[in-house]
Amino acid sequence: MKISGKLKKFSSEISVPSDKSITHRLFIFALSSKKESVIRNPLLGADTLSTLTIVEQLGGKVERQEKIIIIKGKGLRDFDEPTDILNCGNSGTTIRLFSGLLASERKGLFILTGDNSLRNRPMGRIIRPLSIMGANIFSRKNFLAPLAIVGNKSGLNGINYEMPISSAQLKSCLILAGLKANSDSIIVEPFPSRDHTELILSYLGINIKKINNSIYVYPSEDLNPFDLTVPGDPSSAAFFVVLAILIPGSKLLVREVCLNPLRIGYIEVLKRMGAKITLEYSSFSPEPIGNIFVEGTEKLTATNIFPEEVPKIIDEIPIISIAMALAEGKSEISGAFDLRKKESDRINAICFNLKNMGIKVTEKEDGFIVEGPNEIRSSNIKTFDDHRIAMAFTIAALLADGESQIDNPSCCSISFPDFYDKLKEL
Ligand SMILES: O=C(O)C1=C[C@@H](OP(=O)(O)O)[C@@H](O)[C@H](O)C1
Ligand SMILES: C=C(OP(=O)(O)O)C(=O)O
Repeated sequence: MKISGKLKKFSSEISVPSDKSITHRLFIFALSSKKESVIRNPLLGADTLSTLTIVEQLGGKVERQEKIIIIKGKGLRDFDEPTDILNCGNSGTTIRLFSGLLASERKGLFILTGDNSLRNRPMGRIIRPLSIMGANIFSRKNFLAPLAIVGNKSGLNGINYEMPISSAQLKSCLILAGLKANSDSIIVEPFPSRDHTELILSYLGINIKKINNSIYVYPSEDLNPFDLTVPGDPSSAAFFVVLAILIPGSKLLVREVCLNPLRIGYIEVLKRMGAKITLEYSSFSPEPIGNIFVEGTEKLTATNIFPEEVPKIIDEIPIISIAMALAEGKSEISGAFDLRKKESDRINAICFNLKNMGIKVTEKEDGFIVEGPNEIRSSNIKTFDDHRIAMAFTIAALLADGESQIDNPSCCSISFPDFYDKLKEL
């Protein structure tokens, strides 16, 4: 696909697709209740559809209406043994959260796998603690999927575990396993990561406590059913927010987005760089929601990102790198090694595409350094079949000096199926 550069200033009001992380969790929580739950405005992207299919394979009864999914679940235990493998597609969240939920089953065989990218992502981070809890969980060599889980008839023990990395997927995997364990668990994360699992479970009446970086989980009964609306995805909003900031004179309003503080770290980063962004909160339960208002900025200045900030911006680093390319001075990101373990090696993918666009960038093992300001040159964008790389560099291409090409724009369907239509709305 071709992308023209030199996009002119715009003034627009948009909504973005619903939040991917929250949709995954609501589908899984609905399965964990025996009654009927209603999920309004879920994201129906490729990743969350993988989760929904697995919910059905495990015995959830799913009714699809326009913009609404109704699920009559199975309760927290005794899922149907699936008659086939559970295909998690491209989705790390799906495989890691279901592993926690299924490792604590008392019977059944569950095989979890995914596409080529997912089969190369690290699963040792979940296999090690789940095995300590007593799970029968097996993998290919080097802790790679497919994973095979065989129910443990005596159930799992709780765990007191210091996570070696900040990861909301690992934390959520252990919380789900802990809810079905025979004793209490304490899970400690180095720096806070997104907390949708804790917030929504607590809203549903589950006894789960968070004190500093420790999460206390207690054995639980089936979840209560719910009727919840999924807000807009701040990670999807980030592409449009950065685009508006980088074109002086532009104005953009993004409506009804999840404003959970652990998801909008990128807004703090951009403000530090001099961006004009205002948040207008409209509701708070179970997640803060509101509008984001952005104005184009004449001049941005460089900023540094340290390890403790990384979990709050983990999915936005590709788009933040574009803002850094146009900012004045040297920006450095450190402590982001885990970015190499996403749908692609995102550190390498970012540096490869920035260089191709004529931007001064130095790759480091755990991040990169960008020296700006740069003029963006049109180029052949390589997506590495990674949705966030595709969207971040489409934004860069819109700001470039001429026409660019992108190799696989369709990978955006993982999290933002109508990304290119939304761009046209501007
Ligand atoms: O829990 C989640 O919904 C997610 C957690 C993050 O992954 P990690 O837990 O691997 O950091 C993030 O990158 C991913 O897009 C979604
Ligand atoms: C890393 C991502 O998702 P997942 O880990 O669920 O594949 C993402 O959406 O950027």
